[in-house]
Amino acid sequence: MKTFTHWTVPGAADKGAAAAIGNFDGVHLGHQAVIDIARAAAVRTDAPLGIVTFEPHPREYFAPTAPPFRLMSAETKSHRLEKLGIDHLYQLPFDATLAGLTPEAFARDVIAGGLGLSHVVVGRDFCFGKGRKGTVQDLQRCGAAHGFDVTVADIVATDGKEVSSTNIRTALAEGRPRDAAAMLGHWHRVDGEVIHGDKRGKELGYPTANMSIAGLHPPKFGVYAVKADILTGPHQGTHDGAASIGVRPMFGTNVPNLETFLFDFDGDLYGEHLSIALVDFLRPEVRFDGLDALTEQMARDCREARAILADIP
Ligand SMILES: Cc1cc2nc3c(=O)[nH]c(=O)nc-3n(C[C@H](O)[C@H](O)[C@H](O)COP(=O)(O)O)c2cc1C
Ligand SMILES: Nc1ncnc2c1ncn2[C@@H]1O[C@H](COP(=O)(O)OP(=O)(O)O)[C@@H](O)[C@H]1O
Repeated sequence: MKTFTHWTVPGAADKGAAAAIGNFDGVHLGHQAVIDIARAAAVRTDAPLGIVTFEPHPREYFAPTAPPFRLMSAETKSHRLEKLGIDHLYQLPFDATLAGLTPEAFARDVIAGGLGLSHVVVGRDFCFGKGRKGTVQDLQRCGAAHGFDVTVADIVATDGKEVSSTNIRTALAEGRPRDAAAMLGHWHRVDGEVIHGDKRGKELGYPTANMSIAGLHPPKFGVYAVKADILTGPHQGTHDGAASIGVRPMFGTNVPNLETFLFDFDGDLYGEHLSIALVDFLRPEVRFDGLDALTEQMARDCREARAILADIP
């Protein structure tokens, strides 16, 4: 996958792609449907398959101090898109210039002139240009004027409910990871590097691989049954586990993180990349009356998690 970080693509050879446009936060089933339409157009016309997305996310640009809402980092999103077979990722820098383009200027100078796209695919609710004024009908008019085809994809629903990044965030915030997974088409995952913690886990008999969740939408704080993929280093593989997301009220920290105890594993994971899939929410975080009460509960959590995960491939 070739990544472009500007909206003028220099080489003529890289132009002509059929591309899906959007934020693609979570790369959920609705996004995958849009990408599949772009893929069919790319195959039909022997063009590269592209994704046009914005970085930072426009919401981060307009409200930099708002609480984190992203379902995945830019890096994780790019890995996921690469796995879907995308040829060209146009990661457009969302800045004052881009945000200030009228819908007409965005279509003319970015889609047609800068990126030279032959075909664009968007969801029915797509808005574009300054003040989000441009509708899909405007995009179709611009396409006719500037020489690119436009396909508008229907919104996908699961269980009668619209698939959207917002609905996925709500499911995660309410401790319903299985509902989030139904909309994503895969488990919600937190990816990242294992960092050092307070070195308490080993003492308690439950070493936990700690990961930052800074910049990400926090799922409901509490304990989860998880599938943990070790992606790098000598211990690569998948383990079931029990993970805690939150601020550890027992120990009074205030920076939320994700800590995973991997079952049937012993090894050094510092600096390695893990991908933690949230399968079930077991219980909220608690401030126990002493460490024995905590470790007894952790033993029960692990038993419960093992039983749940045994049925999941
Ligand atoms: C299955 C599991 C359940 C946990 N439950 C709680 C809890 O209810 N309250 C809490 O304060 N911390 C909880 N924790 C977090 C532990 O307190 C934390 O893993 C321990 O302090 C080790 O921290 P360290 O990795 O920074 O050394 C839990 C951790 C795991 C793996
Ligand atoms: N089964 C396991 N699950 C998670 N981490 C493990 C396991 N076995 C060994 N480790 C190692 O132990 C570290 C966690 O130990 P811990 O005492 O909690 O330290 P820290 O506070 O730095 O997280 C992990 O980062 C990993 O390198």
